Amino acid sequence: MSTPMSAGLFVAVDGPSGVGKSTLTRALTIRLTDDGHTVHRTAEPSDGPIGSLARTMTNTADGATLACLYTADRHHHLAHEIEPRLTAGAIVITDRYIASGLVMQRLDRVDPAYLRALNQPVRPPDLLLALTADDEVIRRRLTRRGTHNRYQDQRASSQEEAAYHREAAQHIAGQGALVQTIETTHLTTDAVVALAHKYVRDALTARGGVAA
Ligand SMILES: Nc1ncnc2c1ncn2[C@@H]1O[C@H](COP(=O)(O)OP(=O)(O)OP(=O)(O)O)[C@@H](O)[C@H]1O
Ligand SMILES: Cc1cn([C@H]2C[C@H](O)[C@@H](COP(=O)(O)O)O2)c(=O)[nH]c1=O
Repeated sequence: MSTPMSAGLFVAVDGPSGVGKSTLTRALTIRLTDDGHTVHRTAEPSDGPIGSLARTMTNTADGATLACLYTADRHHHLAHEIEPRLTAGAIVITDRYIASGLVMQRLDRVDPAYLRALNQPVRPPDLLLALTADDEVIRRRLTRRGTHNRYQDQRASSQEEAAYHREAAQHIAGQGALVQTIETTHLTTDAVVALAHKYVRDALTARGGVAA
């Protein structure tokens, strides 16, 4: 096995609620760790004080309040958890990041320009793995797993959420992130993980490091 590169790689996994973000994030962490990389798996809302507050308030607060809380959590998460790991050379994988901030509070009818402005100073990921799936497939996955939050409980259709995610991915690509879309409708979880694993290895190689 070759030596993993020393510079960190920041990977965000995002997409509509129930598409498979947490499943991929967990499995990808194991694959990359098995390759010999140091991998830090995290999520937003974070486990920090602002993230805990945001999670507690998600079902009760209005969109503007949540937009500010989630962005504050993102800044705190970056400064206290993500950046230190990247500086130490780890691969950091976060389940939800800027794209969720641009999409979820837009579903709460917060002005998208305001959401983009709020998130403008936030460091984009190096690689965004943007998961997609047909509406009906997402509905089945959510029904099988069970819903976690009001966005899923009140969800008439994920088509609006999916469209906002496509726009968010374009915006984040414009900020300099490499965006790889994984259309998961007809893929098993193993196939999704294999593709994501390839994209991370490609990103490591492109940065001049060595994919283990
Ligand atoms: N490629 C896939 N094929 C079939 N089922 C899948 C696939 N990926 C995930 N699932 C299943 O779909 C359900 C939702 O997955 P998961 O919890 O990872 O979604 P999520 O995007 O993290 O959801 P949330 O937005 O609520 O955090 C789970 O039961 C999971 O096992
Ligand atoms: C980052 C972020 C998250 N949210 C919301 C969306 C969900 O209700 C929860 C996360 O739930 P999960 O099942 O643990 O993925 O947080 C949000 O509204 N805005 C955001 O920016």
